[in-house]
Amino acid sequence: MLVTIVYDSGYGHTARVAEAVAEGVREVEGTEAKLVAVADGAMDWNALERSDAIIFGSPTYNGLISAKLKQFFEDSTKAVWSELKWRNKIAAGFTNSGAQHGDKLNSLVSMALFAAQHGMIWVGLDLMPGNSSSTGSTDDLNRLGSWLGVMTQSNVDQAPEITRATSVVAWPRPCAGFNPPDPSFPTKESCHETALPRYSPAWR
Ligand SMILES: Cc1cc2nc3c(=O)[nH]c(=O)nc-3n(C[C@H](O)[C@H](O)[C@H](O)COP(=O)(O)O)c2cc1C
Repeated sequence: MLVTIVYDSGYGHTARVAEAVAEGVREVEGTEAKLVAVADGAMDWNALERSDAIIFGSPTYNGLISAKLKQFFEDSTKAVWSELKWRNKIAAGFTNSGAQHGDKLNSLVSMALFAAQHGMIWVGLDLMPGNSSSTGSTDDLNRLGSWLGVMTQSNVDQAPEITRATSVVAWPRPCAGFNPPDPSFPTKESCHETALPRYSPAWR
């Protein structure tokens, strides 16, 4: 199985989500994950055609997918669409933004519509909503309560490196004990409540 993750990330945060999605894909035995950043320009169309599934990812900018992903959808896939070369491939999507809500749904809807127009089969999340009861927490899986695709949030004043450190390490309370297994994690001084992980290593 080949799963290609086609994403954009202006400032690196969504790229971290893309990497986490790839990690999740690779955990499935016999499945290869290929990460493709649309900004890199060169697109391996053969690999996309060979893919069993294509997962789209974008930051939400102004309540929309990024211009670069839109440009890829609009300009680059015309030839693929005209022959419905991606028909019956599995499709899914993720989006990251600064606000908890941030109008992320609009980005996922755009991706799902694009997939539908290509005859692809869109797959949403089979997760219960997190952080939606009196016992819930901001560490819960699917804490933003999305089903159409993965929604994630990253603080606008923090670098993607923090996102990385908190995404791949399963820390329920990263700042309480401050015992970072990842040396790239920031200093204790910069480890405060706003650095709580908004990403989970288990988005599947
Ligand atoms: C031009 C622009 C528009 C943005 N619009 C939104 C928005 O509509 N909703 C939101 O929650 N965050 C918005 N943000 C914040 C980004 O979604 C957030 O910083 C995100 O992590 C950026 O991802 P990236 O590092 O992959 O580019 C916007 C940021 C920029 C630069």
